[in-house]
Amino acid sequence: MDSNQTQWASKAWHLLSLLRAQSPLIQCITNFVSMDIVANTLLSAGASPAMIHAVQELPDFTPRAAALCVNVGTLTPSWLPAMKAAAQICNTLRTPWVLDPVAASASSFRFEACQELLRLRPTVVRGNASEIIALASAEPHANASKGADSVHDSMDAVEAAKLLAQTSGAVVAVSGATDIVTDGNRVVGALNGVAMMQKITATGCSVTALIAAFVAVDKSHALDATVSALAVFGVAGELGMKMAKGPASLRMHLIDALYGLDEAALNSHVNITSLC
Ligand SMILES: Nc1ncnc2c1ncn2[C@@H]1O[C@H](COP(=O)(O)OP(=O)(O)OP(=O)(O)O)[C@@H](O)[C@H]1O
Ligand SMILES: Cc1ncsc1CCO
Ligand SMILES: [Mg+2]
Repeated sequence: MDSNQTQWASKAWHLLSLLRAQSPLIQCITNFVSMDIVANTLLSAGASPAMIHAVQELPDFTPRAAALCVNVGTLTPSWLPAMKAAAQICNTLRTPWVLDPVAASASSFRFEACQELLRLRPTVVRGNASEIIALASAEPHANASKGADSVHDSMDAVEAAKLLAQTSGAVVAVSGATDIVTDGNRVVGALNGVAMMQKITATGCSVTALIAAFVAVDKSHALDATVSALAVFGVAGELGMKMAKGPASLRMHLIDALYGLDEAALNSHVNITSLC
């Protein structure tokens, strides 16, 4: 193992240990499909999730959160004001917040909502390749996706991710066979994970929430925290896959593996590489 890999593995372990020690409160305004797996992912990693989205509750609650995760998966007009208000509270308090632009190109309404949220300067944006390609382009339907699923490889989205990072000021992560993370300058790839993770709904939503938890414990290094979260989730997928018979049992074993992850497993599995 080269020294770079050793450093990444030790960074990922350090952040996971901090997360377990601090158990940061993560507010999630997320879609109906994902609520259960997102909350269970955060709990198994050591964070404390709360799915709170009524606009009336935000002034009391959002200031208590260590990070916010906003996910537009089942967006309706009534949810958007809460997403924006929570993001604004986070910005005022310098609390990190993370955006998951699910199916960004599905409709003009959703595309415009994502652009409005981007203008509120998320700390991190994590999407699949089709979502990031769509967001980086000017037109909502210029680059189709298949609803919530990607029709592109993550490596096809490297330039779009860099552009989106430069225009939005966010760290941008593209999930896929190689998870790509960029701040518009550095580009890092995390190669952990198994293809079967795509066959469980909302694993992408879950890793976005996990990124929020990692950024909560290392606010000043959002890129490193994002890479670490993606690698940790991917390693949990690899370990879980050893016991799984298909997507349903992988869902269970991935959550168990995340809960039980130790330093030795990260040292032997973390696979992160600099792409430029
Ligand atoms: N081909 C692959 N090989 C290994 N891991 C993968 C592969 N494709 C996706 N993953 C992993 O699966 C997880 C979910 O990524 P995916 O790109 O499927 O998200 P998504 O499309 O946003 O999912 P959802 O919208 O259902 O939440 C990530 O942790 C990613 O690294
Ligand atoms: C399937 C699906 N549809 C809207 S949100 C969601 C969960 C994965 O993003
Ligand atoms: Mg998604």
